[in-house]
Amino acid sequence: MNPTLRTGSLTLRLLETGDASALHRQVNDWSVVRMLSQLPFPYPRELADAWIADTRKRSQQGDAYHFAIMRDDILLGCVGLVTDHRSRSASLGYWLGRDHWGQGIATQAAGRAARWALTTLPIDRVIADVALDNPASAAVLRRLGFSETGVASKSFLSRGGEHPVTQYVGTRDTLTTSDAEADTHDVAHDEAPASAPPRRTLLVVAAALIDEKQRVLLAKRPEGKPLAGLWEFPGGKVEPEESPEQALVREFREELGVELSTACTAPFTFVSQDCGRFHLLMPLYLCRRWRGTPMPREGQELAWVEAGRLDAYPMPAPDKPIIPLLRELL
Ligand SMILES: Nc1nc2c([nH]c(=O)n2[C@H]2C[C@H](O)[C@@H](COP(=O)(O)OP(=O)(O)OP(=O)(O)O)O2)c(=O)[nH]1
Repeated sequence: MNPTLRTGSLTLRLLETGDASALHRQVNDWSVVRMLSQLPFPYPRELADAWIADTRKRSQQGDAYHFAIMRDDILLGCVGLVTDHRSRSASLGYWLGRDHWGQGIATQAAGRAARWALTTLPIDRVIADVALDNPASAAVLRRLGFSETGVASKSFLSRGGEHPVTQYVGTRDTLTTSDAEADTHDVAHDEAPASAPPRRTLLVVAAALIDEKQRVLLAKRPEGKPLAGLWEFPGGKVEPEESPEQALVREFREELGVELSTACTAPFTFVSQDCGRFHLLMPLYLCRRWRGTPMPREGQELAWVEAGRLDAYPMPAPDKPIIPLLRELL
């Protein structure tokens, strides 16, 4: 896998051999290195070459992904994820050259990488730790929706000896889309600002397509959308001039290339839930007849799931009460 991720004016791409001198220039700075546990100071140039070669090997093996944070072809810093397959987690680390601090770059890059990992890698959690005397980095994690899990002690090569770190965890449910990233991904419009009273009701329609083997079609929310990586019933927002049924027909055509007829879609149940920044009202229809084969037209992953296995697919919280109803029906 050779992912390239974009967010705002930044591009995150895997480190390349040619990055060694730029990386060395930025990281061989006491103010940067003292916050990174595994780097010595001074940081010899040869270590940059060896480190990049190692990261390339590990990304081929699917163990770790270390991205260069690039803007206008200039390397600003790095963000990396090291996976632990056994605990289904990835540990997140990031640093920026001193000239690039204070501009929201770390939040944007770390958020993009963490959400990509939760969508793409076989993990359920992203973990991170931050030196106790690094409040700027802790603020980045909190802004992204990470929560504190405890304090531990960790050995820092650059400073010598053990130093206290605060540990954090983020999951698909807690990691929010940062404002900077929302600007570029058109995802902010379904969520009013937290302070805007009264909270608006968001009308979303969805349908459970059921095939002849009694399996239900689920779609994985793609990267860049809120709740990325969670499985949902296909559907989407009802536009102002549409009926819910018209919206359903449009969404299935756009997202899956499937033609539904309103005569074959039966109202089944609905969800009405406070989702924080909006109130979700989601009628769910059942549909056993349609035209065409569902295709992932928006890059989403699709799965036909037997009723008994629906629990194995993490879904947004409002969907959870629907699962027992479907199981009973099927
Ligand atoms: N389609 C769908 N949305 C769900 C489900 N459960 C749930 O909480 N939602 C929420 C997630 C989103 O906040 C909202 C759907 O918005 P969306 O952004 O996916 O809608 P859309 O397809 O119109 O997206 P877009 O074109 O505006 O990007 O409803 C579900 O099972 N299906």
